[in-house]
Amino acid sequence: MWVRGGTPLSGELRVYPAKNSALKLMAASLLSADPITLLEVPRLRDVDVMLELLSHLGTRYAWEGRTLHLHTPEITNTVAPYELVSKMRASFNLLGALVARAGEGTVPLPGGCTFGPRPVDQHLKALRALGAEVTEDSGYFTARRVRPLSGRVVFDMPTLGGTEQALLATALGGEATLILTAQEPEIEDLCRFLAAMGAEVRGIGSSILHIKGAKRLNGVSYRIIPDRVEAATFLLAAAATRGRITLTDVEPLHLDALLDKLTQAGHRLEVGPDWIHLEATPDPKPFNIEAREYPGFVTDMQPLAVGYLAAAQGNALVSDRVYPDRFTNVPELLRMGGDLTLKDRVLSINGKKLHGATVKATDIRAGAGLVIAALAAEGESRIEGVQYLERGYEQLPERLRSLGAHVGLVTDEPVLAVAAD
Ligand SMILES: CC(=O)N[C@H]1[C@@H](OP(=O)(O)OP(=O)(O)OC[C@H]2O[C@@H](n3ccc(=O)[nH]c3=O)[C@H](O)[C@@H]2O)O[C@H](CO)[C@@H](O)[C@@H]1O
Ligand SMILES: C=C(OP(=O)(O)O)C(=O)O
Repeated sequence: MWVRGGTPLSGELRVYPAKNSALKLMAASLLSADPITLLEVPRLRDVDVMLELLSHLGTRYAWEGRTLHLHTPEITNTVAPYELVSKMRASFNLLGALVARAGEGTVPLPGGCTFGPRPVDQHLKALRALGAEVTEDSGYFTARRVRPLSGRVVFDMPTLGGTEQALLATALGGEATLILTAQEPEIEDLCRFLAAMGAEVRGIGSSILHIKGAKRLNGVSYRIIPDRVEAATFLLAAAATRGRITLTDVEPLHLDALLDKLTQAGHRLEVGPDWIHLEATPDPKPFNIEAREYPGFVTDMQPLAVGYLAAAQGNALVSDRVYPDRFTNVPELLRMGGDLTLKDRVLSINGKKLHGATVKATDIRAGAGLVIAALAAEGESRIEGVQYLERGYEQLPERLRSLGAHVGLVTDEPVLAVAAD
């Protein structure tokens, strides 16, 4: 992707539904033999991968515009193939859904963004605590239901995927008390989805969840929550370019920690029930970040904020309690003239005017952080690894262009090549 920086973003943009919720609701669709309809599903690479996985397991699907119809009359295969599972983390949640619906499932260790160790021990701990037999063979995990899945799961730390695994495993005929669950909005969305299908879920939004599964889960038509990380990306891009933006179809409550930082920086914010307006200050103050679990400043927004802070003024300190090594875009920001020093897992940023450069995205949010920095930089940048951005952002160049940015895919825009000549 090429980006010619320096233009303040300006305009209105609709936020699309959350990738990380859509993927888990798609996995949950395996729990019912009835048709499931997901409204307004983001058209992303990860969604396509999950559809391939579901098809392999027995799901028939059809798109109607952005509405996705899913139907799994029966599970025809209980093994998820490595080629697909290795493409993203969310695929590991198929294990819980398969064991609940088919009594057995086999899923290899998942792939996904690599920014330090991402173990699955809590997923396995949860399944075992619920009475499943879990075995491992050459990187493939098999879970078997030998009795109805039920019990208490005490997580060692709040884990999004681990909590989702336990919810999926018990929603069909099981029962569980889950302690120290993740409280991320995607968990709440999955709980509400399962409740709409007929499961009983108490404690939604808290760190202790009680789930009583139904013997049979019914089909539903469901609207996914807005993507808070996408919203954060556009807000930070507008702030970095000293622009103004109105986001619609957004849930401001999911963005409290970021909105607080942006206000602290001096940007003017107005917030409505489902919209946010940001007018950037020409003279922003820096802010420090300690990324942590929701409702704290979430780790997925941390690399975005690093892109913003690198191109802003002043000194900032950034650390990440969830993924302490999630600083994969730092070496790339140095290529753009950034002044960033990483020591003992604390990133020290001396914000300054950046210049364009050829840089590489190595994961979704690191890549998006580079886009933010490139939009604020002087001159042209080329961001390689666009396939990572496409995992998590729908039509990113087109939507940035609608806000006045000069960006495009290298394949369909000769501008950078001409400029480089
Ligand atoms: C597809 C998806 O939804 N991905 C999100 C999900 O990933 P994911 O669900 O993988 O992240 P978790 O919430 O599970 O991870 C939180 C912390 O728990 C640790 N942990 C997790 C599971 C486990 O079995 N053992 C263990 O030690 C992790 O290393 C990490 O330090 O939540 C992350 C944290 O909000 C986000 O960055 C990802 O974008
Ligand atoms: C880290 C992410 O995805 P995954 O967990 O699939 O790597 C993400 O969406 O930012």
